[in-house]
Amino acid sequence: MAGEAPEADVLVIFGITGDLARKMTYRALYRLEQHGLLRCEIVGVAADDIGLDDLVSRARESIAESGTTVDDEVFTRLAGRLDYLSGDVTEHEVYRQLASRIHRYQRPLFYLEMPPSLFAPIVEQLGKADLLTGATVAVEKPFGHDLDSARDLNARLHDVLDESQILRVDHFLGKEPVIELEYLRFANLALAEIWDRHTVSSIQITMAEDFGVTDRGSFYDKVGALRDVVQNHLMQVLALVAMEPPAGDTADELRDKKCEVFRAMPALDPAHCVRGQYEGYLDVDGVEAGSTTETFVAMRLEIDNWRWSGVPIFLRAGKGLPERVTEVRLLLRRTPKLAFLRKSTQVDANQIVLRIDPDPGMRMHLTAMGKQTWQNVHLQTLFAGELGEPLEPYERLLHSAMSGDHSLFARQDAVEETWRIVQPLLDNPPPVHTYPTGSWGPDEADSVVRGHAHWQEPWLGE
Ligand SMILES: NC(=O)C1=CN([C@@H]2O[C@H](COP(=O)(O)OP(=O)(O)OC[C@H]3O[C@@H](n4cnc5c(N)ncnc54)[C@H](OP(=O)(O)O)[C@@H]3O)[C@@H](O)[C@H]2O)C=CC1
Ligand SMILES: O=C1O[C@H](COP(=O)(O)O)[C@@H](O)[C@H](O)[C@H]1O
Repeated sequence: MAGEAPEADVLVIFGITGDLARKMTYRALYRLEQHGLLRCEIVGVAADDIGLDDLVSRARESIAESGTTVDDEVFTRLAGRLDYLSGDVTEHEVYRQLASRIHRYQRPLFYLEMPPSLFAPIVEQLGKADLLTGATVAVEKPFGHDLDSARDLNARLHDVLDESQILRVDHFLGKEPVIELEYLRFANLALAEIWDRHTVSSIQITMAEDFGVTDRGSFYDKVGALRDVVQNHLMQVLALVAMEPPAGDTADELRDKKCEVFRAMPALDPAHCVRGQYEGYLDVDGVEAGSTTETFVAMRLEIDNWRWSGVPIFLRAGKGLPERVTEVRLLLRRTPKLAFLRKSTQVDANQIVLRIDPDPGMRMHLTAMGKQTWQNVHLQTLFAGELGEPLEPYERLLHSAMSGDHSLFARQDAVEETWRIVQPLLDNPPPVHTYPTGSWGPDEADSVVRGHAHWQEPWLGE
């Protein structure tokens, strides 16, 4: 889907001195340079009054800190592309200077990795400075903090930009196994033919993290697990799990199908949700005394359409859990009793698991008769071994944004739909239950799956 929009001829990164840049952006740029995928100048913008040399040193340090061995030749090429502009982005002067630096380019990509309250003001200032003609603007998460604020932000961006100029970044959409979903599902009849309510009895999506909120207490406490990873990342994954095949190869044909899934989903019923908070969360720096922010959430979702009606979707996400693992699991219906056996019997239902993190892969749980007893056996593939090492999410997303491929970015209608779905839980959050760190969340989470297969232990190890 590359090339739907023309390739960017300059990349302007607002927030180049921030935490995300340090952890992800420099490394992604370095890897793009290494793979010969970077072709333009890069202008970083931030408040810090530092010189270009300082910025270049920070870039090098950040890349090394991320565990990459820095190749001097590659880094020198990257450094040669960098420029830096310091100033307060709420003031016009920055944009005047930016205009004079990038006036010779026609197709700038502005990437906003800034405090979200500045997304709209920056775009408005870019508009006033007449910098938006031919431009694309990529904005980081979060896109709003509820349905109303997401609508407001969309409205403000649309005052100066066409939707085709806006890229909403969700790094899960840059993960190889998430992208692979579309291909695996529709290129394999063996999967395509069973991927519906006739064969699937329920779906479980788990995103478990075996660490807490670390030094992000003041950020996380205003957000919680629902806003942090469910409304965005896991909903985007669910759309790819559940959508119909796109009718063509454009970004919008794909995004139409994803959005149809959301439109078929009733808003969450808080009675089908459980919130949890790991023990010790209240002691984290930046967390408010007595905070009821959830670090774990489990819920039941529905997709009320021809393919999925009657198939419950159980989703759980949390920090302070025993493992770091993100997976999608389809639990299939049981076979009829096996009458050809001396004692007719029913066996475990099959399951299909897509592991997103770590070590992405796919696994099918089957049942076999070994030594006169039923045994679970697995058919599985680990993608890295079979398909090679993929691009990293931010590397892929930056490359897609620069090369004009919008298919890996969330569209306005989908973002608003996902806020609509989670809004009742924001309005009427159920009580928060504490859970010990290293457990699978509060015991109450079992009530979410009552009447269906219990929460499955995720696929761990090889
Ligand atoms: N950090 C992370 O792990 C992740 C962050 N994100 C998103 O990325 C975005 C940025 O987050 P993060 O990097 O953590 O934030 P930081 O607070 O670390 O960095 C913010 C950046 O914005 C700049 N900035 C802030 N105010 C101004 C201003 N008035 N004028 C000019 N520059 C300004 C800062 O410049 P200076 O340093 O010079 O003051 C800095 O470069 C957010 O939307 C966040 O949600 C998304 C995923 C993960
Ligand atoms: O956006 C976020 O994602 C990370 C998890 O992403 P991953 O790619 O490392 O699995 C999560 O830890 C963080 O809280 C959230 O803001």
